[in-house]
Amino acid sequence: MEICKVSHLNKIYGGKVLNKALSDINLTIRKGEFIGIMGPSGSGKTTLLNMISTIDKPSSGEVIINGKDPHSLKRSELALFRRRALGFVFQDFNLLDTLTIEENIVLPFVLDKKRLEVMVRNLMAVAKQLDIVDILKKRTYEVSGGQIQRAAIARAIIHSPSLLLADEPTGNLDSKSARTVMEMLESINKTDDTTMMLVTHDPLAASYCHRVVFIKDGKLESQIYRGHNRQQFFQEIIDMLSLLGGNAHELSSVRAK
Ligand SMILES: Nc1ncnc2c1ncn2[C@@H]1O[C@H](COP(=O)(O)OP(=O)(O)OP(=O)(O)O)[C@@H](O)[C@H]1O
Repeated sequence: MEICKVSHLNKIYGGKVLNKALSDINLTIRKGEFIGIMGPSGSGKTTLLNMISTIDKPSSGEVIINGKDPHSLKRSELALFRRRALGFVFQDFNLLDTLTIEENIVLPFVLDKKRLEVMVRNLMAVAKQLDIVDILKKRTYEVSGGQIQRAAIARAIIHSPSLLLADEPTGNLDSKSARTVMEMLESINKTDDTTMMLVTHDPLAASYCHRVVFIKDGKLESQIYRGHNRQQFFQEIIDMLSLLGGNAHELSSVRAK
């Protein structure tokens, strides 16, 4: 089953000089797939994510999520669609520091006026899944970056979204926390069959995906699939990035474990 289908997608940014950020992108994401998007800086990764997450509109082409074109929805319908069908995880976490961790996590349910017992049941389930039960009453400034990101993931999955979108979720984490976050995303993908799309510069993070799609100059350049061996996939990702240019110099000290 297809969760997301992108067809002939183009994005041109206006201004003094027109900038074609995406050029005829075609991409299908199937139910339960964990897909990574990589490419050199400025290649169009965030632009693609923004078109799929409906943060921005395509210049032409189509995005279909769950059989619907979210870009054709009215503003009020779109807000509801985003809140129910999508989950977001960002590099800088985006949790509110005036709320406790648990208040942050249930926020989508509060906005949706869900019943208290549903909130509590789902809260405890995701908190256990992400190993953050002990910090639920704390605020963001009392816990570590890795814990905050796990709380952000809990918030992003509490409503069982059709598609979880993650933009550099390990970008602000040390390598140990990054690994834990990726292992948890992998586990959520496996146990809940949650469809995920990850935009990242980090080959280690990308090695947890089933498939990595590479973008260069706004075009889909190639894609590689993971076999059974994640370390081997990690090496293949590095080789592909070296071939594409851009990131190779950052990778000399990176090793998969
Ligand atoms: N709001 C905007 N207005 C004009 N040009 C933009 C805008 N956002 C992005 N661009 C341009 O579109 C192109 C693609 O940018 P995008 O941010 O999607 O790349 P990226 O692959 O995510 O880069 P990075 O890895 O550095 O985050 C770049 O040339 C960028 O300068």
